Amino acid sequence: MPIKVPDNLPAKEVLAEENIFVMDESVAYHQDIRPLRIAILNLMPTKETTETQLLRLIGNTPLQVEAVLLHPKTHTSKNTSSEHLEAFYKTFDEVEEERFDGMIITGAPVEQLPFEEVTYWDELKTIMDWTVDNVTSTLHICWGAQAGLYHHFGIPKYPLEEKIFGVFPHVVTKPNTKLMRGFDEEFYVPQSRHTEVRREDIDKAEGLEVLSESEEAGVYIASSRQGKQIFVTGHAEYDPLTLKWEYDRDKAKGLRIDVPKNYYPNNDPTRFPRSTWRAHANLLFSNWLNYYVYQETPYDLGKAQKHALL
Ligand SMILES: CC(=O)SCCNC(=O)CCNC(=O)[C@H](O)C(C)(C)COP(=O)(O)OP(=O)(O)OC[C@H]1O[C@@H](n2cnc3c(N)ncnc32)[C@H](O)[C@@H]1OP(=O)(O)O
Ligand SMILES: N[C@@H](CCO)C(=O)O
Repeated sequence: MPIKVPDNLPAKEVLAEENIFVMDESVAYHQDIRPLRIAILNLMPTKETTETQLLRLIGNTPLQVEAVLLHPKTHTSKNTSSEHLEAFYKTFDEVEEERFDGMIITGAPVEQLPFEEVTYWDELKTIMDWTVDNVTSTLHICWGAQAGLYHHFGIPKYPLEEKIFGVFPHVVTKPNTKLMRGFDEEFYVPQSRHTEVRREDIDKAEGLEVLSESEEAGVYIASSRQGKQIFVTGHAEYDPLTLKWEYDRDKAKGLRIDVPKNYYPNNDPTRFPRSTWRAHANLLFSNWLNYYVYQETPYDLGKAQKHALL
């Protein structure tokens, strides 16, 4: 949350230089507060796990959040029960007349297919187009980020020779970006992908910039100029044991899979893994909710977002 200070306090300038968010009394006085409406388009097969991971992160701020769970209507889920979806989820046609302060579009294990072969691709394109005018800021994760970069900016994904699998050091490449406020110069993020997007394609695209990357794992976060669309290739939301679960799953299936990097002590999979990314995961989501959603969204959501950033 911003610090509210008297309008002319000298510390304001010093803190602003340090990238601390300071708000004038006069601005604070005029800020109205209401719960934020965040839609989560959950494309993961393991929906209950992902719900818990994302809600844990968006729940860790002083802001009240009303979460609306969505699943694609044009896809029949194999791994999540219809009872669960009926009880807790809506489909896009039920909310398309509504507006949201924020939206999260998750990953999905379909990255090795062309986008056009994904059963719900047409529906997802419709939803992604709708976000432009009806959501203040949309955060896309992993395959969701690849899909958003492809649909909105024509950026392709490329197959990797080896799955990027493990917890990798990342750096901030655009200092003083609000999304990366408070981040250490080097921080860790889980990555678990067979495909990648490339920095050279993002650099060529009008209106996009890379905010963070990793020498080994490539682009981590790209953003449209004012943060209306955020694309995150890694899985900051993963639980401490998610990579272990994926590793054990693939070993049990007899698939060729390396031990996830920088995860087990001494890279020894018989030992208990260590979580080294939790603090930055919380910071990423609270920065997004604060600076890109709460500070930007209109108090009256009914008045649409035609003005909004891109
Ligand atoms: C790159 C990223 O975004 S990473 C994020 C993805 N990560 C994960 O999903 C991790 C957790 N998932 C898993 O471990 C596995 O997918 C499992 C264990 C749940 C299921 O694995 P499998 O039995 O090998 O695959 P399965 O045949 O169930 O397909 C996996 C999913 O892809 C979906 N899928 C497969 N082909 C298509 C297609 N053409 N279009 C749309 N979805 C498809 C399946 O329907 C299923 O999703 P659903 O449960 O929502 O219906
Ligand atoms: N993180 C995913 C990658 C597959 O798209 C998994 O290992 O299941």
